[in-house]
Amino acid sequence: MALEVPPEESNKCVRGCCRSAAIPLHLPPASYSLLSPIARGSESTVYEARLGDGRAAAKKPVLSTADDLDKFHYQLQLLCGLDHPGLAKLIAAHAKPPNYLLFFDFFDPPNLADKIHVEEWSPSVQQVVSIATDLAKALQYLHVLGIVHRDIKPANILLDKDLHPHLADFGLAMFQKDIKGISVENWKSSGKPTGGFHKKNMVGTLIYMAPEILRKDIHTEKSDVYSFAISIKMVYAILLVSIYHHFYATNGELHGYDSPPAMKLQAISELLTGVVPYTDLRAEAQAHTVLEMTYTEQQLTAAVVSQGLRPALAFPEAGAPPNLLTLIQRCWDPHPEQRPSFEDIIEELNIIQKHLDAVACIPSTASVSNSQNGNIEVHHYQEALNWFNQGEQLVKRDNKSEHTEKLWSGCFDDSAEYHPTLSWGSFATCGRRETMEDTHFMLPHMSEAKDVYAFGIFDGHRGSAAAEFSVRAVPGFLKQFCQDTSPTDALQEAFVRTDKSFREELIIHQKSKRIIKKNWHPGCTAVTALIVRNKLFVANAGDCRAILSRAGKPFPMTRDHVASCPKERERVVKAGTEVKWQIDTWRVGAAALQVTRSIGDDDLKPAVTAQPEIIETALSVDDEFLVMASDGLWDVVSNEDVLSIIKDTVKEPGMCSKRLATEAAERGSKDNITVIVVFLRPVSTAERIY
Ligand SMILES: Nc1ncnc2c1ncn2[C@@H]1O[C@H](COP(=O)(O)OP(=O)(O)OP(=O)(O)O)[C@@H](O)[C@H]1O
Ligand SMILES: [Mn+2]
Ligand SMILES: [Mn+2]
Repeated sequence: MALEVPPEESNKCVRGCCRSAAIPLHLPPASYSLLSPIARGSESTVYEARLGDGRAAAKKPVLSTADDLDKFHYQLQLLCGLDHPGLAKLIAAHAKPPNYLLFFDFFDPPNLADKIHVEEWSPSVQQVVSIATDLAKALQYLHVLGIVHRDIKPANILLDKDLHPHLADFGLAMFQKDIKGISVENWKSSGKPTGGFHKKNMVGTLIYMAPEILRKDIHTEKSDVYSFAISIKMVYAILLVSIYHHFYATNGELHGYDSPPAMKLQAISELLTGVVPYTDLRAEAQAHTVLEMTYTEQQLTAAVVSQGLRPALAFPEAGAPPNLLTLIQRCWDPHPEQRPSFEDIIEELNIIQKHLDAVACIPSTASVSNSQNGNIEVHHYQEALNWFNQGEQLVKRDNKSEHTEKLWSGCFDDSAEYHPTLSWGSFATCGRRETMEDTHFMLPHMSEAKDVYAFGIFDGHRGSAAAEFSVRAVPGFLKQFCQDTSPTDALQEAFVRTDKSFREELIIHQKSKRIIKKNWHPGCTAVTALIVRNKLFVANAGDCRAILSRAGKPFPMTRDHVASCPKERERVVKAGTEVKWQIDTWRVGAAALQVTRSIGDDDLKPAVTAQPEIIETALSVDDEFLVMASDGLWDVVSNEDVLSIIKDTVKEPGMCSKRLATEAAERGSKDNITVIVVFLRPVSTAERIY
């Protein structure tokens, strides 16, 4: 976008303290317009904005005191001097009354925090190292200029479409020399210590603060190093867990490892539900999360400062490069002077990167070898056995066009009378089982179009491989098919293609000996809901279930595909597979499966089909919420009970999901339980308060 910059002498803020040759400092009001707010903080609101003929993010600070105004000018001066690809770039400003605004390059949501905690993204080791390297370069640039950022956390890291990070939010950034100038007393009484300590969501930011900051010492560039380490660890957490989990799920039995203790799995499932983990390193063998120990903010502060509490790092056996773990540990050393500089960090990351590249070149058969005593050793960095990644890679490979703006726009007339207002949340627990074989996804930002949402649950059996693969492949395919097909066809294709690809992938890995288990036929049931404007589509294969609360009554959006259903039984038999009454119920084939449709289960194809049954409905004011869950819930809680439980729970979808799962566990469900609750009407603030 071509923004005109006035000559430098006249391009300065109202006070004359901020100048720039490249960035216009008081845009004429006609050249921009503020669109919808993206985020509202206690000190500012960020809007999506139009600027000239392009898009921008406009940050409008709350300026209530003279001090706030001084800070605005300080921030603007600082921003005018910055230009680095790893920073969210200031492109314009309006620096005179009545509207003080900062305009930045726009980055599509989600930011890194939402990517991890809402989308539950689990990046590969390569992606983690690449993000860490880019971020380290941006911070090195700032530190060379003598600037400390003071608020590094995933919510302040924006991602472009290639997943390169761009550091944003210079609200607390300062020149180191200016910080030294302020006496500790002075600074404390200024009432706004670093890192959003005084903001509402204290723990969210608190965990990124270095011990010296918690002790109210002065922030140095080494405090940024600490926050950087915690942030990278947060990005990495999910990856470590998925490998760890997968490692046991697929190799545990084979290599004679013990199953992971239930307690660790509890911690894992909390990670997978996006709860920020804080594990006690003092008792390495017994990992406790903050939630279990019910830390208060003060206790957490005390533990970080005086007892060296840090988030748990995975064990190298879990597939994490040991030198990356060591680097993270050095970065969060309690003594700031012991932490490496960003120059050292970049150098170290480059070495790790080279190592990863070298490992990636080893042919696949070499990653499993026989050691002397006949046991099979599994090498580190076993990306190939991560089924999440397999599912994700598959769709990436196939995906030529990334054009999702027009998403199904042809299928609906835009004058659709009713527009549901959505809020969503989920909860997943392995319950009494030793391993977690359920997976789920929530895709609220499916496209530029704001009114297309997708949610899915996959309940694995005979291992978690199919569920892990599908949770990435199905949403990937949906994005890919949204162009020229109807939503129904897209769902259908997504299920069928995921099934086919998974079974092909399994054969490839069996041939290459990456999977050594003989006669292993993992599968999963699947339910996926797609909301396009006022239309709801639910595709189901198996015994997960989705119900609507419609005019106060349960309205089923799925039918259970189990062998005890006569129609399904008939279909399976016709397709040539035996159904027998065994022990307590009807079961399919030699594998004695209870479900009659699924993804995977290659020993039972084609009878146990992946063809989903799709139910479609138009949403109206009568529709209050949608509940989707794996059979772990429905086995013990009826549709009616689900509605009445939500009725007397605070109207917050995450809480409702957790409440339902807890209820199911209390009623004796022996299975993994995953619940997604989507409210379809605005929930009044009063109902949300707890
Ligand atoms: N350039 C941008 N493009 C897209 N989204 C942005 C941009 N800048 C900020 N946002 C979004 O707005 C959120 C808040 O922005 P920012 O951190 O700058 O505001 P803040 O008021 O300082 O928030 P806090 O201090 O609570 O972290 C970010 O987490 C991000 O999701
Ligand atoms: Mn921020
Ligand atoms: Mn901020």
